[in-house]
Amino acid sequence: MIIFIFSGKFKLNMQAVAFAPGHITGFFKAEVGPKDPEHKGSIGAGFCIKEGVTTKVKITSSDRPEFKITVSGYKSDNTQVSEFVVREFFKIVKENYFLDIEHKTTIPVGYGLGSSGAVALSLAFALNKALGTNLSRTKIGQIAHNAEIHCKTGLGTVLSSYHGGFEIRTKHGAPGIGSLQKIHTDYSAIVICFSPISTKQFIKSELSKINGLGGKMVTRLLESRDQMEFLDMSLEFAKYVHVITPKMQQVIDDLAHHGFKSGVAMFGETIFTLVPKSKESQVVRILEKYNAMVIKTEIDKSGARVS
Ligand SMILES: Nc1ncnc2c1ncn2[C@@H]1O[C@H](COP(=O)(O)OP(=O)(O)O)[C@@H](O)[C@H]1O
Ligand SMILES: CC(C)(COP(=O)(O)O)[C@@H](O)C(=O)O
Repeated sequence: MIIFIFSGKFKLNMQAVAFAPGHITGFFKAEVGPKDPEHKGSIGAGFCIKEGVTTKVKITSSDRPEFKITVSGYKSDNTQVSEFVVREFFKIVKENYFLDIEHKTTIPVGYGLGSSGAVALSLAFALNKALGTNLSRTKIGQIAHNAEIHCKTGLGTVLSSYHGGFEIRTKHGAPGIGSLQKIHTDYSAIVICFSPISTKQFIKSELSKINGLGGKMVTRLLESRDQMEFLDMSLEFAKYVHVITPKMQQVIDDLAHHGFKSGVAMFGETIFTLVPKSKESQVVRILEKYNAMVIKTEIDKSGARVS
């Protein structure tokens, strides 16, 4: 049963659930020059996965703006991205509510699978529905994008997770400003995660050193639109940004020995491959012997949505 409360100009729904897919970036070029967060972002290429973050929001009245965030599934060291989104919605509604927020995540945090972007987007969609703020999809996407930019946890992830699919990001910025082209795909993604890398640390210290190659790769991929070439480029990009550890190299060589190309997820000690369904179990068997998390998933083609 849905209970509605009429409060001021907003029609509260009390409770809402939204999902946003995780996302893997194979290579990118950061665009952090513009002053306003909506115009910051990245171009690059990657794809959304069916694993991601589901966020449930329950609203009750309160005498001051309050919230509680609980996380189930893979845990996070902090909730700053969610807090940013909550603050933005409190500015819009003005009345006082207690927000009970629950993030359920099926992607590990910090491995380049876009958990921060998926947290921000799923929460923004759920809050908009539950609070009845009736924002446009674009505006919801922009709040989530700004959260990522503010917290330095991502640049182009929200734009990609918002749209879904396998994408080439051709213009940087938040949803409504940035743009992308989708490539049709039937591949499954198999991912192996060793250790996390903080996107914030990378953006703060390394970004200025790595901005030459990603833009050229976008141009090349727009011509070929070939997902196997995308994997080659991702590997080339990872070498260029010096993120390949000996463990990762071992997996890359092992997969290559069996005839599979691989890419590196920005930013994590994470290798992924794209294979037809018929090859999934062979690849999983190859990766199982490593003492690491293996995720077998498909491409999410729909993007962020209210459930
Ligand atoms: N389940 C979650 N609940 C709350 N915040 C989360 C969750 N998952 C990720 N985050 C936010 O995202 C940050 C990690 O972002 P980042 O280093 O970019 O990792 P990833 O590569 O997984 O996106 C965390 O420090 C936290 O602020
Ligand atoms: C690569 C990254 C800057 C971070 O991605 P993640 O670590 O998954 O949050 C991404 O947002 C992008 O712009 O492509």
